[in-house]
Amino acid sequence: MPVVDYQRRIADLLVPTPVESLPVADCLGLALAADLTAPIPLPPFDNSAMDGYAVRSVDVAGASEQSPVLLPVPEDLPAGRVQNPPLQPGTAHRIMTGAQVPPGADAVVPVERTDGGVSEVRVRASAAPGAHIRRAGEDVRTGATVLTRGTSLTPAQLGVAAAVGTEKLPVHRPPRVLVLSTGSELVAPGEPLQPGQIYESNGLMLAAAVREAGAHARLLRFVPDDVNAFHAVLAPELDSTDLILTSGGVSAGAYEVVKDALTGNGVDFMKVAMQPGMPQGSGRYRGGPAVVSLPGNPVSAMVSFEVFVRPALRAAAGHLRTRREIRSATITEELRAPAGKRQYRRARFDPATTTVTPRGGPGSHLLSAMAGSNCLIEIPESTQLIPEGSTVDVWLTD
Ligand SMILES: Nc1nc2c(c(=O)[nH]1)N[C@H]1C(S)=C(S)[C@@H](COP(=O)(O)OP(=O)(O)OC[C@H]3O[C@@H](n4cnc5c(N)ncnc54)[C@H](O)[C@@H]3O)O[C@H]1N2
Ligand code: MOO
Repeated sequence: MPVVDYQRRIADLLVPTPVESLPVADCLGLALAADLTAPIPLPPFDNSAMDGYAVRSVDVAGASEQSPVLLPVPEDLPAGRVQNPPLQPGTAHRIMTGAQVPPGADAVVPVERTDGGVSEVRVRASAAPGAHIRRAGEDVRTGATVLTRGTSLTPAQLGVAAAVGTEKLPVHRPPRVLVLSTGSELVAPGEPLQPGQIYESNGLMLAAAVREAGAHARLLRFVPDDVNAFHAVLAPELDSTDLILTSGGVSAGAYEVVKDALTGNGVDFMKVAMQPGMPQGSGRYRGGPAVVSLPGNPVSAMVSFEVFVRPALRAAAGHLRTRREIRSATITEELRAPAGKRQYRRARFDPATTTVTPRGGPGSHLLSAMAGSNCLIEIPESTQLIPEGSTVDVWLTD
């Protein structure tokens, strides 16, 4: 099956998660489910950009260091004072940054351009009409769309939502992913390693990738290599799981608990024209949660996650941006690729020179090379040779 078809298959498996209303403070990184319009302008009122004096510009016209203008100061206007008294001609109100500009004033003179007087002030500079005044609605007008549906909410976006008075936002619930690791050769880091055993790393790595994609991950490591035990582990999890994500046990060998348990229970196994990541499984477990079974080789598992699972998870979670940023780069060495397969090679992209240098070979066990990479070079199915100096597409994964 071509990569694009399998991408669509996985995207179709993961349906959009429900929308819930959450306090703004809890929405970081979540996808906004509806446009947010501003019920008030920002700033909500004309206010001072400086600590200084609110004046009428005509009253300080011609003021300078040599010939200051002396004005009485009847009022102090700290930020937060409401219903500020109007400014009478020929006077100045002492005003703080963020305080409402009083009716009658049309400029603010910064305190540094005065003697800082409290009951009267010597103003040593003129001020153009509007000087140091931040106008109501300058940033956001009432009724304007402040945030659009599908936005992955950033700190500044939470800030603007709060600034227009929003208490709760409608967001998609992050998909709940159950990450399973199986394999009798696997040992927990921290335990002694016998010859023939390896440390479990895929489960932990995929759970981290799920979280990085904005979904919830629950990791069950060392699920027994026995079909009945496998089903028993899944049973209590089904109601609280949107996606079961496994790695390993999908190729042609014997002792493949994942394949044995899932075949006939709604999951199909197939070959995708991709390297790494050829053997894949997917479907719905007994008509319930989606299942994606990734190959066990660590690089195959991570690359398959990037190409198939991450975009589908982000789409299901309501994010408009589901893909990694793709850049064009000049490759610093020749690459060869298998015919008829889309290849993803781990590499380092240098933004300063827009060059990309492969890390490690094509082997899908070369995890440390992947850990040292920051991108994937995407090599189309039709390409078998990429000469040094060619332009390639890279997915920025970091
Ligand atoms: N006769 C064939 N053999 C293989 C084929 C094939 O088509 N015919 N495909 C190869 C390809 S390509 C891949 S990819 C792998 C996929 O293998 P499985 O998904 O069945 O995975 P395993 O055999 O269980 O493991 C592969 C490799 O990964 C290690 N592994 C597995 N789980 C973990 C884990 N949680 N943490 C760390 N490492 C893990 C495992 O020890 C193996 O070394 O099959 C090829 N073979
Ligand atoms: O398809 Mo496998 O992922 O090459 O090692």
